[in-house]
Amino acid sequence: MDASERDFNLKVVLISFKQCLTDEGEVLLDHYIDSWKGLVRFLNSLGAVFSFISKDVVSKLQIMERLRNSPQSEHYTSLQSMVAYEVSNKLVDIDHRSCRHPNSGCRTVLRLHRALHWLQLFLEGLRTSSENDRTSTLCSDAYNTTLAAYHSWIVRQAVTVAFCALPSRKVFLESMNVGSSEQAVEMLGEALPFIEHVYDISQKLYAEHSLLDLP
Ligand SMILES: CCCCCCCC/C=C\CCCCCCCC(=O)N[C@@H](COP(=O)(O)O)[C@H](O)/C=C/CCCCCCCCCCCCC
Repeated sequence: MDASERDFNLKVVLISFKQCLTDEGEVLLDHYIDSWKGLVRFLNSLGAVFSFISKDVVSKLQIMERLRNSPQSEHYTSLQSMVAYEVSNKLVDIDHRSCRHPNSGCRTVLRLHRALHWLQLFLEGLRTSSENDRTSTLCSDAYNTTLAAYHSWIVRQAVTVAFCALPSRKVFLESMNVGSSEQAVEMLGEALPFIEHVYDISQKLYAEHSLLDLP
């Protein structure tokens, strides 16, 4: 195990959502992308059965990194500047019948934003569950309340199969690499408010610009 693997733990990843937010309530995209990269790393450690999920997230992160490295990068420093730029320059498919901007930043972040809601509910479920609760049930309850409505039948089936491969609650909490299951639960209580804050600000911003249903 090298130093980076030893130092990697889910607390670092979850707390990193705190850095996404400025005092003025802006969501910084570089930190947002980095937080997601940490989550993908954790997902990959759970096994190959989740690789179709991490591939999808990675492809969305690549779109965002391309925008951050493009000549328009200054407009992609925060979620707020991205929304202002893409909306005012008609770079998003507000009209549901058109699909002219499948790689817009707004559409791409919307998919991650919905997944952040799943993460929030799943972590809250994990935090408040008891020893004998099943991780797969917690995970699929959170999925059915959030992402499932946006996924095709085939994706929902694949996801359901993948959930069955999740380890037990105890093993899962210990795999976070933050100590005992009790310490992991405590850490979730510390980190969840940062994720909730990022989610709430993004949700409000997208709702104000009618961007919550981008095709
Ligand atoms: C203490 C526990 C911490 C858990 C940390 C887990 C790490 C989580 C990492 C990633 C979470 C999943 C992110 C899923 C993003 C899905 C984005 C999406 O909705 N994509 C669909 C729509 O995209 P477009 O086609 O419109 O471009 C795409 O069709 C779907 C692709 C398949 C993947 C969808 C799977 C979603 C499952 C969420 C549960 C993940 C289970 C992880 C188990 C811990």
